[in-house]
Amino acid sequence: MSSTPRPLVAGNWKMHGLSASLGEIEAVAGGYDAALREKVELAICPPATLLERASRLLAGAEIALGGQDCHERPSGAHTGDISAEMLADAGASYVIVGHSERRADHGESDALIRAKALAGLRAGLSPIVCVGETRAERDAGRASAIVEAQLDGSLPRRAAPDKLVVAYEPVWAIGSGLTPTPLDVAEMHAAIRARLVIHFGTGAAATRILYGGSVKAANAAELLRVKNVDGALVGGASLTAKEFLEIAEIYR
Ligand SMILES: O=C[C@H](O)COP(=O)(O)O
Repeated sequence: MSSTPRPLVAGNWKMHGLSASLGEIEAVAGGYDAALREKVELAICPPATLLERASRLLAGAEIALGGQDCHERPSGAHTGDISAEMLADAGASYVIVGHSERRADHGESDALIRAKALAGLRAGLSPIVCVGETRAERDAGRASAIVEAQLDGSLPRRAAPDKLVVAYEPVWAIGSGLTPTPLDVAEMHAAIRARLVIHFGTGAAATRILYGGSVKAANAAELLRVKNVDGALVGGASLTAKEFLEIAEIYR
């Protein structure tokens, strides 16, 4: 079976968004018509405080909801943490794990990220596993080796490949306005696909590999039409419905 999944454009709101921002979610839902739905899947990952209300707004719009992180355990004495089961209970179907901001700000290791990805699968969520090199690592010619090591360390060893999403996010491109060239993106995504094949065999074609890092409407076509790029993980440009929809529109 080799049905190709729709590309996925996921918005990661990070630590942005108050009640007033819910209007943007309504506006995305309003612009996501049946023709666009056929071509591209949309997901929005708001802060945890908005999940429940976002879920109600998205019901019926066929836009997926995602969490930005989860704890590896289903419940317990872990003040301030949220489990994958809680995300699913709030209506989520995706969870981002291993974002570079969590790797850097919270010292998350590949092993912990693998545990979080497994927690997501346990709860019925699709984990979006983030990988990416720093500027110094790229300049030293180590970008592929770093990303491959992150994949080897943080991907669940046994998983249905179509339940997994990988997001390649060069750390230096995040929020900077800088992006790799389409050729650099093509090379890295091909390397990631090859690594997925090593892990999951030919079924790895069903794993979507997103590009993330300063994606906006103006550069989306150039970055996302590259081979092995199956969508985008969008930060800043996902905060306004108009820009987010314009990125999705490249698939229409
Ligand atoms: O998760 C999203 C990425 O970190 C990209 O963020 P950005 O689009 O603001 O560069």
